[in-house]
Amino acid sequence: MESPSNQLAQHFTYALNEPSSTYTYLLADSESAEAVIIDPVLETVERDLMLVNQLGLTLKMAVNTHCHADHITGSGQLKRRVTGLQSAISRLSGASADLLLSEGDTIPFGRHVLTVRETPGHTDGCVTLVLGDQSLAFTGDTLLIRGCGRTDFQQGCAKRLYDSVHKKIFTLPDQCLVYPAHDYKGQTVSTVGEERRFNPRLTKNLEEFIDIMNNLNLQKPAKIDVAVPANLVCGLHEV
Ligand SMILES: N[C@@H](CCC(=O)N[C@@H](CSS)C(=O)NCC(=O)O)C(=O)O
Repeated sequence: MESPSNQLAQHFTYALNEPSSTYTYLLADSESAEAVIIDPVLETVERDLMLVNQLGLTLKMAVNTHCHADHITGSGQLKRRVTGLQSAISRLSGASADLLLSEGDTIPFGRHVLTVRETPGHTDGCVTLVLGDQSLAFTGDTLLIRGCGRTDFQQGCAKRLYDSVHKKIFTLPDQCLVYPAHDYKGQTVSTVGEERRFNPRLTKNLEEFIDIMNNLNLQKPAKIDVAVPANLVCGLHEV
């Protein structure tokens, strides 16, 4: 008897969008071919649809882990192209979508399910999506590999992010794979156990963490002024 994650593995893939270093994930049930896409990017919708068609998948849901500030989501364009596709984002994001997600909600696809964990801090509406057997977690911008999302805009709060990671992600099994929404060094996957031990920010105490986050001195994302309004309607903005 295969474990749920083995049955899923045949159709689990991810791909990078170069300018924003965003990872988009495509998950599918190998039996029913029902699929979910996580954090699609407008510029890579054609690429994603080609893969969906090549694999013979039925794309049911486009889930955004939060209202991104650095790129426009592909969920609006996907809805225009795929009959029956629904968009989703957290209720706390303040964005509109077909499905507004809250803590504990589930997103089923075939025999599988993603469970929503609210993980605010980078933004108010950030969520982490955990596969039913807790073998995989899609952490959005909450937990990055050896890093985390910035907390200096969009209702960001270092203390909330610290609490989210420690209470909602570091409580997952050590071997749970961590798939972030971005990586700026080309790293693709980590584990909860690795990040709990080696994440240079989140291994610190709260006070030290807040100090690190207050001194990142990052530039504002280049596309923030167009991306946020578009993402507040999940990519169904006027073009
Ligand atoms: N230069 C990029 C934006 C880079 C950035 O700010 N990344 C965010 C996630 S996207 S809002 C972040 O949280 N980074 C954390 C870090 O430690 O780098 C652009 O112009 O788009």
